[in-house]
Amino acid sequence: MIDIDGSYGEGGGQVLRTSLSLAAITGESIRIAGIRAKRRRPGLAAQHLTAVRAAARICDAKMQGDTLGSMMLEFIPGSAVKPGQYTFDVTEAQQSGSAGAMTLVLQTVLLPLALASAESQIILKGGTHVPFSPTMTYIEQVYLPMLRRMGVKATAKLRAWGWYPQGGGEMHIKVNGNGKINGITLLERGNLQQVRGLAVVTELASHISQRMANRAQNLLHQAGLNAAIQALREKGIAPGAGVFLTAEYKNSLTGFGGFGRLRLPAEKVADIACRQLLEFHHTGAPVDEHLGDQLLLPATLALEESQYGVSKISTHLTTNAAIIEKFGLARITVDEAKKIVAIAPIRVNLS
Ligand SMILES: Nc1ncnc2c1ncn2[C@@H]1O[C@H](COP(=O)(O)OP(=O)(O)OP(=O)(O)O)[C@@H](O)[C@H]1O
Repeated sequence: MIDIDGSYGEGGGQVLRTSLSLAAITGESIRIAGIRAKRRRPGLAAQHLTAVRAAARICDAKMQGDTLGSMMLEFIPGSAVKPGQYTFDVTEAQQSGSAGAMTLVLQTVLLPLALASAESQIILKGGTHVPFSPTMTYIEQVYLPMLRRMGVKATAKLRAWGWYPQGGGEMHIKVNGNGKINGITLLERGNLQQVRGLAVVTELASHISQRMANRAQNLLHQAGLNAAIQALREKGIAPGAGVFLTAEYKNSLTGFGGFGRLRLPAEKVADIACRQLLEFHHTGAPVDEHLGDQLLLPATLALEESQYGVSKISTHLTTNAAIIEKFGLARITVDEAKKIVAIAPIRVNLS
């Protein structure tokens, strides 16, 4: 049994999700105390409980503490990870509905299923574009393509947009099994090829998406970037708006978004997304702050060492590194001055 302190470092949901992924992959039992202790409403929220149940389903885990608000979880895997067809729906954890980020549920089970013995198909229902989490657009255009370069083959289709607070989005994922993960070396990002963007509304007038698209296009052109922004009116159960930008560099990818809200002019939504992208662009770094913490897990499970430069060393990154090291699966070195992360996997027999 590995004991995890859920309040360590960032003390949020990621400590839980990384522990669940590694428990499923290694077959090790875990006990996590102080789950999300540093959050305003600590314990398992709908998104986290959905991730807990999803991880349990793929490896037949027995559990204690798997209830909303729980700050303690015991998770005892009962089998090797089983490939198959799964549906994970955040409303099963919270019947009143939730925009819990299903992308984070996906990240919990993706690598376990990628390493399993056959293909899996996953349907996820809930939030697809939620602040403070990777959007589904980021998953499709940044995270999965970067994982593909490491040998993890998975594709995603967005069927309905799910915004905060109503959720109601849906995405379909196919994960090839039998994955062998390669290390990644990413110290130079190369030249910018282009910026692709989506200016999206659901259940709102299409002139809003057009205004967001025009503003983003103008700002990026003024900054000298080659950008193509598409205005879209899409399917979703509630009104929502956002601008999602993906920058393609020769060797790397990154993505940023801005979310609409009541009384925020469409142009401001575009400004938020563009400002983040331009800030990142000027750092010259190959990997953004968020991908920086998200690449640690695949790099740990890889056959070779990895090394990459990031725009910022976040507490998410250092916390995730400490949790991974607790499982004894990698030696992770973070050079704060050079902003370079190195991961040396320690090969153990994975279940
Ligand atoms: N704009 C973004 N783009 C891509 N990824 C993001 C973005 N914002 C946050 N993330 C990622 O989402 C994850 C959030 O982890 P965190 O521990 O904060 O968990 P949480 O479960 O969402 O929430 P809580 O903080 O409420 O516990 C991190 O991996 C972080 O890199």
